Amino acid sequence: MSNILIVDDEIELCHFLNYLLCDLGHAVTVCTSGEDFDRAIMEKEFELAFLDIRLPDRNGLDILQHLKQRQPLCKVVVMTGYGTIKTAVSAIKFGADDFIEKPFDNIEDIELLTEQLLVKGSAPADHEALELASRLNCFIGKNEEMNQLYKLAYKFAKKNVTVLIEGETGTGKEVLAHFIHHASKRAGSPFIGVNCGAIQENLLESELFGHTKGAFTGAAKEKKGYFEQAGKGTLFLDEIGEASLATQVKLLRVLETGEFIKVGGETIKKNQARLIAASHVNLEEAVENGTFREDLLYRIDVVKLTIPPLRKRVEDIPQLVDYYLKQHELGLSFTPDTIECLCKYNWPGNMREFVNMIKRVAALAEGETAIITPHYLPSKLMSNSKYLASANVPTAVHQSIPAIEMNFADYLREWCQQMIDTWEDDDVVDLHHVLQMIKSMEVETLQAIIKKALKRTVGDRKQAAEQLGISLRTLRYYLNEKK
Ligand SMILES: Nc1ncnc2c1ncn2[C@@H]1O[C@H](COP(=O)(O)OP(=O)(O)OP(=O)(O)O)[C@@H](O)[C@H]1O
Repeated sequence: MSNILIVDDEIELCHFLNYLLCDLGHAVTVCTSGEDFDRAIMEKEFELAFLDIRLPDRNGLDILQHLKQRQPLCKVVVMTGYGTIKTAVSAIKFGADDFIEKPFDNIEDIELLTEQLLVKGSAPADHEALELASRLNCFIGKNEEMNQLYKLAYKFAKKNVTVLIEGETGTGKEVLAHFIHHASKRAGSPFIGVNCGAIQENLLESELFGHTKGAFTGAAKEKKGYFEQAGKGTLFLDEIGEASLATQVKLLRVLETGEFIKVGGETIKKNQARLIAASHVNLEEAVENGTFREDLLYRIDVVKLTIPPLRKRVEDIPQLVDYYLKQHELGLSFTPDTIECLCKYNWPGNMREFVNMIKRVAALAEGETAIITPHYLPSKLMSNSKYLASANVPTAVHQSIPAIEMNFADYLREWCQQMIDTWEDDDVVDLHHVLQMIKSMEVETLQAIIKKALKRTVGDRKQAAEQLGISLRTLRYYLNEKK
């Protein structure tokens, strides 16, 4: 038998929970106001509490904090309605173990949650979240913020709410969106990802909502849009901050009405997909700057999850290296000084840059060594390190010095000289090596030209892509910003 506290001003609900929990053999104390609550926690120690977030005489979050301070071992489940779902996020951040939505539609869920919290000491969601992440090859590590983030995401995945994911480029927003999809009841339905910045304005409406046959010149047959393709699954709107204002209006309309019409069509279709939006720019700032609609932000920011950048979780880097090497069966081992270089670097491209770095290192070391020393790292990772000056650099590393670190013209000169040396060498030429040089020159040249364009446009990727006559997606691809 455990002592359970119920705090809610809805008498009917209190009666119902009281009956249910007493029936399970527990001793229940019911409080219908903040005042009752103050008295109850002075008189008794509780193992579990069900708290309503909205009480007439007291803020539910204050009650939660007060309870956690006085009785830190007491597990807490907050009870929310749709209008208070944002408060549920704060409640979990303030230490609530889980939340349930009112009205309750599954009594068994409450019984199960009660048992899990009282017997096992943690909400079922917590260990299930970590298990699912591991099944999906999604690295979380030991960082507390990342752990909380994934546990929180798991708890909200099952609810039918829109999620907004923020985080710097490459932090893993799409990876997290996949995780939410798999943790949700929609896992058996499609997951459709759309890069909002990459949709061409004139194709926008038909891309999103589809079109009927003959709706416009070139519409030879009927086509499903992203909303319809997602069906009862998840529609992931990546880089929503880059959507044009016209796109934003169209998205807002679907979110407000839950309906859309195909271009050229007449039938109103219901949107059944769950929306997850992601942005690498802070959307509140974008609203202030006038580039993002406030009403759209209000609609998508029901549950906001912010992924910390890799530089804020360097304690996880050694484990991340091991994880990645094992996962890809690379059979390499990084020396402690190499790991030190990785921990000192600030990783502006976050997880994506990290993965690319390991792939590059593995390619360089192939056939040469299984022990990775700092010399195998890109020079930018060693810029503050004693290793850069060392003369004892393996051949493969020398030949791949990236252009970013030097003037591009110097890079070209060095590349030509190396190619001439190879040509004039009397030995048999290693053709594989020559091909590698050509490929690396192609990549470095494309990146150098794009970076020059980005300088001209002061970092505006869309404008740079237009100037270069390529799509934004292609530009990002060349910059290694997308898989
Ligand atoms: N938690 C993770 N576990 C394992 N790999 C990850 C994780 N997060 C990110 N990655 C790696 O980083 C790459 C980039 O991740 P993702 O595309 O999700 O980033 P993003 O934040 O959506 O990027 P962008 O801002 O450019 O849209 C992935 O392809 C994957 O290789």
